Amino acid sequence: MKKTSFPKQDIRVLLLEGVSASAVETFKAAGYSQIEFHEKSLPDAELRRRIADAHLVGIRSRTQLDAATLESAKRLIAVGCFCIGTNQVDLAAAQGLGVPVFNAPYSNTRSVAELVLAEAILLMRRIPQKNAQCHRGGWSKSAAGSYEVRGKVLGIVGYGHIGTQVGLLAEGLGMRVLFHDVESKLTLGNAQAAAALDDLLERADVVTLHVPETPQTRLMIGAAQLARMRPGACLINASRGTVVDIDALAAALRTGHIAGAAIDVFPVEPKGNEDAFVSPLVGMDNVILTPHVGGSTLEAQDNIGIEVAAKLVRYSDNGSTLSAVNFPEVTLPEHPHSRRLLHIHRNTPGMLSRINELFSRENVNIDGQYLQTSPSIGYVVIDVSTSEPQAAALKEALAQIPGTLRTRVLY
Ligand SMILES: NC(=O)C1=CN([C@@H]2O[C@H](COP(=O)(O)OP(=O)(O)OC[C@H]3O[C@@H](n4cnc5c(N)ncnc54)[C@H](O)[C@@H]3O)[C@@H](O)[C@H]2O)C=CC1
Ligand SMILES: O=C(O)C(=O)COP(=O)(O)O
Repeated sequence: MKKTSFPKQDIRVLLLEGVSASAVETFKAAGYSQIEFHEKSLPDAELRRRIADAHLVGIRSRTQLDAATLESAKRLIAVGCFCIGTNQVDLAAAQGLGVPVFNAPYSNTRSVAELVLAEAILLMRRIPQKNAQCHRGGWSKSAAGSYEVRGKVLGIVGYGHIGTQVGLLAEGLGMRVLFHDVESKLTLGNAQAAAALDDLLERADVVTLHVPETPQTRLMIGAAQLARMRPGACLINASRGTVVDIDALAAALRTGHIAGAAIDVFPVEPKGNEDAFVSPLVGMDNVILTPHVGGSTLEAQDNIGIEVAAKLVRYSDNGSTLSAVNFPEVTLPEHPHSRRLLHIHRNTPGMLSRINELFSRENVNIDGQYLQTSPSIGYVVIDVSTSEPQAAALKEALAQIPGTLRTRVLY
């Protein structure tokens, strides 16, 4: 790996929300030494203070990086979400600032799928209420209302990475799988696509939600959808708290129309383990409540730590945006004798010719170049044969091109 122009020991890494130690190890192994680690998310004012000097920031699902916070992070190079969801980051604002955002799209899917499957079994057996009764000294040995999952219908809303794994595991237990997705999906195993969400709700014994947080999924399960579910059916939500109208769910659980629920994510979640958890579902025996731990296994966290830290290191060291969620994907092999410049710009006509004119005017040979664009921005990595001082001068000249968002000399 080449020596970077901006010394690695000056790059500040801010890691929040107790990301795995494997992330810290990955940064250290890559030569980064300024690593600030926090066990939990920070209050807004402190977040703005800490992020002001940070070059690389790592968060999980709790930390909100809105446009104002991102704008206050003047040195920010890239953001890593050490999780799947990226709804907590204003991705468009980050893009407009020339900041790529990375995540770990697969590392915790199995953990969520296993938890969901276990919950489906526990709910169908009415174990949450029996467990609560026993803890209170009660004893109600009865088969009433208890069912095997074998032969029952599992309705999966959002048939993506997690939804498909849940479906395959459920089939292994003999469940019949029905799914609903907005995209047309390859069906795995013996799963069947439902005609529509309502169709799934009307047929499933257990409904499990695996959609991302978007304007379309906000409150997609409200009073009307709960009413469509079969009497005595169960609901599992390990996606995002905004997807379910939690008051409507509490009401449906009280009437018994919904027999049980397992909820891992909430519209409002505590910032840290010291803060109180408040929810209309607290105290209901037929509800499994978990503190957003669907993806919290040691295996998943360890893998996520390595995966996301490696993506941040790769971007910082060689400019690769491969698998960024809000950025054109660019990766260029190293040219052994070249210097590398990065240019992030608004996607306007003639930008590449203006960039290349500059190099031809200065009589600098381009050894390699890779441009990718999204509708609003372009990202070009340029390897050139030039001296260190000339590379610095070229960077300044590139920065003057109208529409430039960011420019860096990497090495
Ligand atoms: N509880 C936890 O700890 C965890 C929660 N999650 C949540 O689970 C979500 C899903 O994760 P993945 O399966 O990896 O995502 P994914 O992107 O692979 O799958 C999501 C699926 O939902 C579908 N979808 C989107 N909008 C929809 C709509 N309005 N109606 C129906 N389907 C819709 C998509 O087409 C896609 O197939 C994440 O976005 C995250 O919010 C993820 C990991 C851990
Ligand atoms: O991966 C996700 O999207 C999750 O919801 C897990 O979030 P966490 O890292 O546990 O805060």
